[in-house]
Amino acid sequence: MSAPNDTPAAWQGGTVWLTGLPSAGKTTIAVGLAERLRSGGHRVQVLDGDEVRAALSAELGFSKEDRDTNVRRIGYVAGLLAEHGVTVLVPVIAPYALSRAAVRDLHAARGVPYIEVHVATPVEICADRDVKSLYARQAAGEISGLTGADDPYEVPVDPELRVHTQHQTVAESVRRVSALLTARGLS
Ligand SMILES: Nc1ncnc2c1ncn2[C@@H]1O[C@H](COP(=O)(O)OS(=O)(=O)O)[C@@H](OP(=O)(O)O)[C@H]1O
Ligand SMILES: Nc1ncnc2c1ncn2[C@@H]1O[C@H](COP(=O)(O)OP(=O)(O)O)[C@@H](O)[C@H]1O
Repeated sequence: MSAPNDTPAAWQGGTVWLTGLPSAGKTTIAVGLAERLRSGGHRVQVLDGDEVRAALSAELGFSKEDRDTNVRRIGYVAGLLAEHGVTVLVPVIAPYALSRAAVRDLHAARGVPYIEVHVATPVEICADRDVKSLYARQAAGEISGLTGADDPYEVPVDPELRVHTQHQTVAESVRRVSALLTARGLS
């Protein structure tokens, strides 16, 4: 891959993992941030949970073990891309601390920047937004094992950033993550 002519030859790549409950705002922030970074000349890849599951992890469900495998696979791909100058945005729940730590360690071992953003929207707000009607379906007994409802979410203890979307516009949330990337030399 070569950089566009009017941009620096090699941006520093890195992975930004947006972890949080369903409907927290992970995808919305990733898409807004991707647009902003691309307009600044960065090469950006969004590894969206649903899309990557279909392509890489179609056989996996939502057990602890399957989520762990899913997160580690995505982390591996993100690390490869980031190593080659891509800014990788990962809006994936990643509910378990251990698998998040494994992804962080993998990046550290490769010397690739890694930023964890906790999209810390409270479950009541997420359930109210319910973008994909998952909370309603869980409440109606149609599905079970929904993160934040009847499945665990281990809150990140020490993320690089916590975003409280219930108090912000989408643009504000995107700006906060973007500011962190700038502070870390990634944009
Ligand atoms: N039981 C259950 N729990 C959580 N999420 C569910 C479930 N069933 C389907 N979905 C949909 O799948 C998306 C989550 O996939 P992820 O790959 O991000 O999850 S994980 O990190 O492997 O836990 C998630 O996407 P987001 O809403 O964008 O987070 C859901 O749309
Ligand atoms: N500050 C904010 N940041 C991100 N999303 C927000 C914010 N405020 C409201 N929202 C809304 O919350 C919803 C989040 O949905 P989505 O991004 O698909 O969540 P997730 O990917 O975490 O499941 C969208 O409808 C979005 O417009």
